[in-house]
Order: sequence, then C-alpha cells, then structure tokens
Amino acid sequence: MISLRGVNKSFGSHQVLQDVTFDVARGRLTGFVGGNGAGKTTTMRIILGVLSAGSGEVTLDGRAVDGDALRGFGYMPEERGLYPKMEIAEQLTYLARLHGIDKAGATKRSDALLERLGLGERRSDKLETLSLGNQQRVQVAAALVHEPDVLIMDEPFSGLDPLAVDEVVAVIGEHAARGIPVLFSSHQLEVVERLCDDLVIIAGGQIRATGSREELRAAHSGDRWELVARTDAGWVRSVGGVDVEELAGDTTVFRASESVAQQVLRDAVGRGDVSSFRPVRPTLGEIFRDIVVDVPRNDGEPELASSKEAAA
Ligand SMILES: Nc1ncnc2c1ncn2[C@@H]1O[C@H](COP(=O)(O)OP(=O)(O)OP(=O)(O)O)[C@@H](O)[C@H]1O
Repeated sequence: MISLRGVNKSFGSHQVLQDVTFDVARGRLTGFVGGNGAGKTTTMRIILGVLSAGSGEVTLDGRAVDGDALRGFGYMPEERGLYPKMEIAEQLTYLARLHGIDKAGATKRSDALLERLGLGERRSDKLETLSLGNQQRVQVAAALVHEPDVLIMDEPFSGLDPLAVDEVVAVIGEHAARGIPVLFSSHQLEVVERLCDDLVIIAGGQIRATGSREELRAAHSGDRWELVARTDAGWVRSVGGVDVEELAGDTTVFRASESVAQQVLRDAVGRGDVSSFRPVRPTLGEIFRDIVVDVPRNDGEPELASSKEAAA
C-alpha cells in the first residue's frame, strides 16, 4: 500500500498541498480527481520523489520510499516524454532495459504489450508517425513495460476515444489485479466512475473525500429515493417528512429519511402495484460538484499584494 501522511508543499509563498493524507491499496484502482490546479500532479510527483514535500511522508507498505523502491514504480507523466523519432518497439525495449531487464526479456515484454494495445503491426514505426491516440497507448506501454510494482498515471485516458479507453482500462486493470497499487488521475469522471474501486477527491490542495466508490455514493445520496408506481403517486406530496423533487409520469423522486421512505413504500404497496423503489445514488460528477463547489481555486494566481504594497 502507498500511504501519504500530512504532505505539505509550497512553491514560494503559494501553498499548493495542505496536509494531504490518503492510501492507495494494493490490487485496487484508485482514481485521483480534482479540478485544474487542485494539486494532483504535484502529489504524484512527490510520491515519485521527483519533487520533495515540504513536510509529511510517503511510504510503501510502511517503509519510506527510497531509490530501490522507486525503480519498481511505473509512471506515466502528464507531459509525455518519449522520443518522437525512435521506433516504438525499440524505445519500449530501451526503457525496459533501463529498469534492468535483459535484452530478450525486454523485447518479449515490449512486443507483448504492443500486441495487447493493438499496436503490434506498428512496432517498427516511429512514434511521431502515429496518431495522438496511438502515441498515448505507447505512453501507457512505457509505464508498464518493466512490470512495475506500483503504477502512477497522470491523465492516462486523455486524448483516447471510448474504445481505446476501454482497452487501456483493461490493461491497467490486469496490472492492478496482480496486486499492485494503482493511482491514476483523470478529468473524465464517467471513466473514473466506471473504472475505479477507490476515489480520492482533491480541491484547493486539500483532500476533500476518500473512500470506495460505493461508500462515497452512499455518503452523498442525501436520502433521495425513487418510487415507480403504476398508480398516481401525487399523494406522496402530503406525507409528512417528504420533499418531492420530481413527479413525472409514473416516477416520483423525493427526499426523506430512511424510515419515512419505508413508510412511503408500504403506503404505495397498499395503494397498488409498485414497479420499483430504490435509493438514488449520485453520479461521481454530482458528488464531485457537491464537494468542490465552495472550494476556492488554487491555480497559482499570484497572492494579493499586501495592502501596503497595493497602496504603493
Ligand atoms: N513548479 C511549479 N512552480 C510553481 N507553481 C507550481 C509548480 N507546479 C505546480 N504549481 C502550482 O501548483 C498548483 C497545483 O498544480 P498541479 O499541477 O499539481 O495541479 P493538477 O491538479 O495536476 O492540475 P491539472 O488538472 O490542471 O493538471 C497550481 O496552482 C500550479 O500552478
């Protein structure tokens, strides 16, 4: 497990991370979501030792992450860093060899990954001749080619069409299933929602929510319920403790405590056929908006000058 505890980071006088604390469990996909400038890339760079934290600690299975551990990390950076004029199989093999894998092993691994990502036929092509989506697939392969013990990916799905997203998701999922911690950031909330087991939501440099997808959805359901009945459900409006939000056709969406909702269900059953009754779980997009709505942006705008300087 990767654990961050109380991580702080400032650039000059601008504090961009404040007391960042969360875990990335083995064998699970952890989605890291936040708006522009929220602090995702900075956090990932600190995990990877590319940036040092002002304070706080990062551990892997309880031990500080040192150079040895870092060699086993796979990283897909936000700024893509491969060689445009180099053949793709050659550069993957080269990267694997940098991680200490022998030539035969590196070639085998590179070929298998390219095949898996639908690029087997393009293995001898230069990176720059590939479409942006295919270049992105090669970036994914570059993070995986040494069979990492930990996988950190910054926006691995940006620029991919929905089918390519599914392919990459499957490959990343296979790696997580081997029991490695996987942390990935994405702005594509519907992808994160579909893919991740756990979520970390950051805004303004602070962690605003963590938990499994289901835990977060349950925690933010806000006691909303949906009743689909075959008979008119206008009567629900007059039940004490019920706030009807929508009443359209046969569907009623309302807010109420669990016990009041159960009473509504019993009454509805008494009045006629109930087609369905369920708690309404919010989407990740709704949860995200709910959590970050009041958080000021943290996008590096200069601090306001002190009143003395401003007056000068
Ligand atoms: N090297 C740097 N020097 C100064 N400020 C920086 C530096 N790197 C990041 N920042 C600032 O830190 C804050 C967090 O940036 P970061 O790149 O971590 O956000 P992010 O969540 O990854 O955003 P995005 O989704 O837009 O990539 C921003 O205000 C950014 O301007």
